[in-house]
Amino acid sequence: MIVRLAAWPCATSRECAHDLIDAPRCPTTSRGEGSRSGESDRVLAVSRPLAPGGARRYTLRPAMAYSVKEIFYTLQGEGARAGRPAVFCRFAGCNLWTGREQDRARAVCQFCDTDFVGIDGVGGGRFADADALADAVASKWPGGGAPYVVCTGGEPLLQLDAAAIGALHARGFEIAIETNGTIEVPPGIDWICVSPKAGSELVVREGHELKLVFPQEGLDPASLESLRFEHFYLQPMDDRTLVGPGARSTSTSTKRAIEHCLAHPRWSLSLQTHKLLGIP
Ligand SMILES: Nc1nc2[nH]cc(C(=O)O)c2c(=O)[nH]1
Ligand code: SF4
Ligand SMILES: [Mg+2]
Repeated sequence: MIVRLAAWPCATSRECAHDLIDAPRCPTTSRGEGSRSGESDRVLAVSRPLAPGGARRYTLRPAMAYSVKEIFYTLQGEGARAGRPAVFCRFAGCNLWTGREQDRARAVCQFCDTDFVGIDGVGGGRFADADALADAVASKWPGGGAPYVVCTGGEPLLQLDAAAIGALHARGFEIAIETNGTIEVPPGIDWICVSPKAGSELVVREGHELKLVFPQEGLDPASLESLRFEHFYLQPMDDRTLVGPGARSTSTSTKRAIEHCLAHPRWSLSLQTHKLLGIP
């Protein structure tokens, strides 16, 4: 096995959450030398802040595991496949926010509604290898139907690699991802949902569905309409700002998304139906 050292360029930045997960790239900036194309180049070392005198120190770790916040079985709540039973595998860590509230105001992405820090959720943990991860996912599927896993996060592409994709396929799963689109998608993913974030570089410019959390200052839906996606969705930002009294009230974001879809029919509305239904 080739041992590579991962030296994240940002290793001295106090804003980066290097201790939150093992990852080939810095989970905050997405920069790093490690690649995860397979067993042979797994990252065995993680850079640490510069030692006194300026020499970079490395800490040896065992072969990289997958850090997963939670694994649960529910209905896909969003987008074109809303209503479909799915195992959700929520990977820990994101490259656009540390996940710490004290960092939110200076993060690239500031409206996150998800706790993706750590491995302490239901079904979460640190899985030593791809088979252990895929076994944990498969254990949630009730049997029958078409096994479907949605890899989300955080940013799943910080960790989801060829080995994990192969292990999930070997167990009969169709694999979907919910990604922020800043990291190239490895081959083999069956359903790609990209949710672009203002202020980040969009590198994934084709896929199955584009799901824009709306509105986002500095990200005009029109600027995305030429990308190669089968579906274009606006999903109202979860601003929890209720307009008017009672359960039938509609948030400002939802009203604006409805108006935008009606005026620009290229876009359809995606609601977070799991939140409306009170399911995970
Ligand atoms: N039911 C359900 N559907 C979802 N679709 C995307 C989700 C996500 O958090 O990425 C999500 C989620 O957390 N729950
Ligand atoms: S919304 Fe997505 S991109 Fe933004 S911080 Fe949360 S997981 Fe990361
Ligand atoms: Mg969610």
